[in-house]
Amino acid sequence: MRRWNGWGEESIHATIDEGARGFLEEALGSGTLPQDASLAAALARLPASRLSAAQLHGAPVPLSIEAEDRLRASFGQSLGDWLRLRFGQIGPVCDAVASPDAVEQVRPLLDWARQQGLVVIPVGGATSVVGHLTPPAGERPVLMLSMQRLRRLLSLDASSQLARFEAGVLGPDLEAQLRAEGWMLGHYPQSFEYASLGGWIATRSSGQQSARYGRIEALFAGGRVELPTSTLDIPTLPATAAGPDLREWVLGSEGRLGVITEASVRISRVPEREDFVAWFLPSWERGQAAVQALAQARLGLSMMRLANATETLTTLKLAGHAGAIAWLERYLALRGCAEGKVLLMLGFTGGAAQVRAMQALAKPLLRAQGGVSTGTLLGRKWAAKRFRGVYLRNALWEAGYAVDTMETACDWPRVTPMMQAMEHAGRSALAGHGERCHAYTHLSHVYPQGSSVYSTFVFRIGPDFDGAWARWQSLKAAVSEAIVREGGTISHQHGVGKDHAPYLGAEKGATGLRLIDGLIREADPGGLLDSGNLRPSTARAQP
Ligand SMILES: Cc1cc2nc3c(=O)[nH]c(=O)nc-3n(C[C@H](O)[C@H](O)[C@H](O)COP(=O)(O)OP(=O)(O)OC[C@H]3O[C@@H](n4cnc5c(N)ncnc54)[C@H](O)[C@@H]3O)c2cc1C
Repeated sequence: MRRWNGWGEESIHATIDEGARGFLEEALGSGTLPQDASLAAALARLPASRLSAAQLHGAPVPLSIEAEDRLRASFGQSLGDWLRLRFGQIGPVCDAVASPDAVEQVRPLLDWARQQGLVVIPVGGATSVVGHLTPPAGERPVLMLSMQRLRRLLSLDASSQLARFEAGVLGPDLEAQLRAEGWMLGHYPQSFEYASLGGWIATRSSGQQSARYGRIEALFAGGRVELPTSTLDIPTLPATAAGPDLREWVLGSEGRLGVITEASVRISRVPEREDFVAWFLPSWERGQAAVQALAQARLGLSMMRLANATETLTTLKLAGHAGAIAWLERYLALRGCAEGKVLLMLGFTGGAAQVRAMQALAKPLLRAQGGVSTGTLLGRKWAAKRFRGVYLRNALWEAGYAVDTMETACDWPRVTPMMQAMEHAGRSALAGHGERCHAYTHLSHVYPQGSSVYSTFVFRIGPDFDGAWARWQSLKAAVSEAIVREGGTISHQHGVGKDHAPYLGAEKGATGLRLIDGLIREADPGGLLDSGNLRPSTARAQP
């Protein structure tokens, strides 16, 4: 069973040992776990559904108004979502949940919802971290359209390397259905275990190995989108010069233009060999020079993930195994990677000869920056636990600490100033509350032109909701403002949702926002999908 107020399966528990706890206490002070609300208490706070009995009976697809279904569909995984659930300060929830089990049911459902004056929000895996699933406040009842039952592989064209899926399929299920036929997609966001194909497309997701397989915009080949009043079919073509690409309108549309019901994706053969290798470099500057050189040499690595010195230290401290880590650090110090060292995880994927050649070409570039390889052991451990690290969020909460992440991308000259500005903004925001903030950063998607910059902020939750909420809001605002000031995008991979919507204009400009608004108005003249994601919710006249 999936946790209702945290990450992942209830049966999977992450722990932090005494050493890690001491490290956090030294950095932040001792954490105190606030009293979690029980599920029963949270459910008791839900307002009644505003849908009438006549509406419930008249819907073309069965609707659930069960409190737990409504609760689970109305929350993602942002820290704001966690705070509301953990403290039992539930706030807005949807009025009903529809879970169609055939894509053909989506069209009549939307037509019916439009006639009833509802707001509809599509839900994939509910892993959003930017407030996508919070229902808008207002008079109109909100229906969550859950895609969870729409998960079939519809067709596989081996000669074109294309597979078509119902868009609600979750990462592991999608990969399993492809692997059964000897194929794979290779899209592995850290939320892979719960995120859906439609959600990836709607939020412009990026996977850990996007350097090889491409971000979702490169993988999404075409599909079907049910707009509020019509259907958009986008054919699969290897390339086209026929005007603007309609796929680009759907990518990042965050449920505002329509419901993606089917998607064709570009698939690959399962590679012969895959090695993840950990290197250490003496300093941030040399680590950044190494990843920049690797990206610009276009060697075709599947992954480059460079942690700064604080993230490297934190990773080593939270890993447990203090004896083995002490031995590793002595060895690294002898080889020139002492205090200030940074960890670089590299992915080499492909044919055996290709992997060998990439490694041979990468080695001199890494050595030129003082890089020290520790072989494949750490890389194998990372690969085995690549989707387990997220559970640490639960363990940190239980130790009394909240975790939030903020991410952007920018051109190379801005990368280091961006990292410094984001971390500084987080620390200053918490200092305003008399608290410390443990901030650290990695570059996880490295391009010849620049990089994503992904910062993590750990701080004490505090004893009550108001205080914790104020800490989070200050942090979010300060770091978002720093991102905008330093010339980064408000999101490289998490999307805009409601949390980042105020900062979208800095990137798109007034003309860009007008074009986006015009597109939304054209697709959705009656505001059926007026969730407030991407662009503020507007109380539009009903047809
Ligand atoms: C621990 C953690 C790690 C993460 N790591 C990554 C990462 O590495 N890379 C990354 O890119 N993201 C990451 N994310 C963010 C999140 O997983 C992605 O944004 C993901 O793409 C959301 O997919 P979902 O199916 O969960 O969508 P949901 O959360 O259900 O919905 C997100 C938005 O998409 C819309 N939507 C969903 N399905 C459809 C559909 N079929 N049609 C139209 N609109 C739809 C929703 O209306 C909503 O606006 C992470 C999140 C968490 C919690």
